[in-house]
Amino acid sequence: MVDVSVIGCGNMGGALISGFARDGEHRVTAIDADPDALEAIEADSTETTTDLSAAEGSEVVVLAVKPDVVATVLEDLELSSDQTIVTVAAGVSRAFVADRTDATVVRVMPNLAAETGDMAAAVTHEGLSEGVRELLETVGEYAVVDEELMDVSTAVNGSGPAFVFYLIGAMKEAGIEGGLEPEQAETLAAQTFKGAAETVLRDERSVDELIDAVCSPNGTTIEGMEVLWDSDVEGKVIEAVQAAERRSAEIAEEFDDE
Ligand SMILES: NC(=O)C1=CN([C@@H]2O[C@H](COP(=O)(O)OP(=O)(O)OC[C@H]3O[C@@H](n4cnc5c(N)ncnc54)[C@H](O)[C@@H]3O)[C@@H](O)[C@H]2O)C=CC1
Ligand SMILES: O=C(O)[C@@H]1CCC=N1
Repeated sequence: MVDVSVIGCGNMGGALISGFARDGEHRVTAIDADPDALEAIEADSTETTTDLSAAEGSEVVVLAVKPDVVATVLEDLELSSDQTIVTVAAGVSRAFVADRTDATVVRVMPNLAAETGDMAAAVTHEGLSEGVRELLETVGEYAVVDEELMDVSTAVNGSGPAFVFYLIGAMKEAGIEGGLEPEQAETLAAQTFKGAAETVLRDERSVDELIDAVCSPNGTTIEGMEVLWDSDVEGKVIEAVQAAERRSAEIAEEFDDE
């Protein structure tokens, strides 16, 4: 059991709170300046409050406000050295947070799939405590990385769900154009992404070998793969990830104290 407070219960903080509630093991205090945000996650929280000082008793404090609000919240937050702050703000360095608190700081790049226990997260070596590991394990999988890899991680697994939603949307659209009902097309497209992702995670074959396994000689899949291989879809996906990575680095420069 971890006693955790989450400050900022919007899209990301709310998803983490729902994820932490999944096994019913943790004590979760939800803190937000907006009572509507608190109402939305009340059922998954042990306690909800607008009072920042409620975080002062928690072993782990997750700071899930927008990057430009981080400094203001830290100014009003009195934490001690035996507490750990998890900062999830894109582009905000560990040092920026550590300069403004007595707590140990660990930087995590989470994603929205925390809500279903399927989060992919990157976490810095520095500041990673047992309590934080336990929380991350409750909501998905994580990779421990050097902080210099946080910009690329922000793009791949932080922003990544949006890129995947876009691709699911394209597959759904093709289904609708072929005559499926929108709801059928969405289920078939989304479940196909879910199943394909599970296969990549669990099967020992490489991505290319798995593509081969779907392509029957002279069959249907190879016709579609030829279209993809002849296009620049792979290049565009890489460009999208790199654009998000660049923006993360730009935000980091804005928050550079030195
Ligand atoms: N949305 C996403 O998929 C991801 C977001 N992040 C990071 O998570 C952080 C939050 O992003 P979102 O959840 O998307 O934003 P959001 O706008 O949905 O939520 C932010 C919440 O913070 C609250 N808040 C603002 N000022 C506050 C204050 N002074 N005290 C207490 N609460 C306050 C707001 O009322 C709001 O509920 C950002 O720093 C972002 O970089 C990281 C990974 C993924
Ligand atoms: O778009 C953003 O800035 C945040 C960080 C990663 C995902 N959403």
